[in-house]
Amino acid sequence: MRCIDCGFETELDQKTITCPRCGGILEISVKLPSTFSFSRLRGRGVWRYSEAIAGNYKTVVSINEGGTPLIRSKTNENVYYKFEGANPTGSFKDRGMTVAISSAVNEGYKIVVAASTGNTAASAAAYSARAGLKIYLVLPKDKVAVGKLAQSILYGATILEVEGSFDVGMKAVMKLYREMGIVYPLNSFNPWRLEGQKTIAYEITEEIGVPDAVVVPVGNAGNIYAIWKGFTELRNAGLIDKVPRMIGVQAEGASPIARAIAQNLNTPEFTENPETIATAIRIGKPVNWKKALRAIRESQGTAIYVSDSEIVDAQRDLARIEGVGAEPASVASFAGHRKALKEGILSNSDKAVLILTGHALKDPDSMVRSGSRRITTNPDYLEKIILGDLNANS
Ligand SMILES: Cc1ncc(COP(=O)(O)O)c(C=O)c1O
Ligand SMILES: N[C@@H](CCOP(=O)(O)O)C(=O)O
Repeated sequence: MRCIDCGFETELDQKTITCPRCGGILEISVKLPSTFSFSRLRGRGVWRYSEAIAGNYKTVVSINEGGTPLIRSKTNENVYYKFEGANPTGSFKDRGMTVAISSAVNEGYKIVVAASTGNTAASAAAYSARAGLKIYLVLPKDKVAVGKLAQSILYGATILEVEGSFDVGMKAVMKLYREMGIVYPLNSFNPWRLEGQKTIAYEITEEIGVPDAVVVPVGNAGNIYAIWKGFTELRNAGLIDKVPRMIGVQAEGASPIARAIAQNLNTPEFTENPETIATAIRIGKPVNWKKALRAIRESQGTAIYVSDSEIVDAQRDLARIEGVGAEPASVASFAGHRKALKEGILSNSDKAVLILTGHALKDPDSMVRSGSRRITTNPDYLEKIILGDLNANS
């Protein structure tokens, strides 16, 4: 393990989550065993890649996460959607949570905590329930999509709502973890969680080989790094010959990373009051910003932002053209891919995987807002309506 802030190096230890010297963010370096080969792997989902996941897991807390569909686009055969909405709680967080909660259990923790815009909360609550752990969730009051809040309630979490953005809760959770050692943190500053999320790269590689680009919505910025880490491990082991360009997509009102890339800054200018309809990525100070900048720059990728209206259009078009329903933050990858094509960052011949991070059902309000033709009618008039439409269209 190595601290990305002060460079301190320490042996792998599942109790270690932040740097023992400076409290900074740690990364876990993994060298795949020389015997690693896709053809030898058994099972499906995250734990299919257990040889690549750092740490020891006597007990594995799993709800069969991962193994999500890679859907080929109907309109461009070089484009694929990695549909993370098919995970047990409907987002990619489950991949990380199975590893983080398994670590917590193996290390003897009884209490876990997470700050969240909603998906981490839902996932953490489900895995804690399965593991029999007590969970506290710190949520931005009135800013969590109703589907996610309902999930956290269903799984029995204690919900602590705070005024302000997600960043306020994130800071409080980091402080709590540093000052009160008995509480295990489940956010993505926990490097063990990212060991699970990196399996997105392993699954893509196993199914279609290495793409030219992977387009990822960015909020707290752990996932883009985790996916890059997975590809980098495979490249270092000689199993693939390149790492795809990592293209991060943020919402315009919460885009410190995209702006840092555009302005070639080493440190982003953080957003005090992030705002976007994509509540899952309404984050002004991503905790993993250093890791994300590294993944983007080392892969010759980039980061861009999209407006809320581009997100709304993307959600509707993805659903109505491809038949795939994803929540607003999730379709930032679709909107970002469109923009990247328009701006010449990518071309139609680039093989691109767009990560659809969360299911449309997470945010029912956004689906209803997308608008549809709804007619209140007498049941006897159905034929009349259809014939009327046929006449109008002929
Ligand atoms: C649906 C969804 N998409 C994207 C993200 C961004 O992921 P990350 O925080 O790893 O950048 C999140 C959470 O942050 C999310 O819930
Ligand atoms: N969108 C996230 C924000 C927290 O991210 P994390 O990956 O650090 O847990 C959420 O769903 O809460």
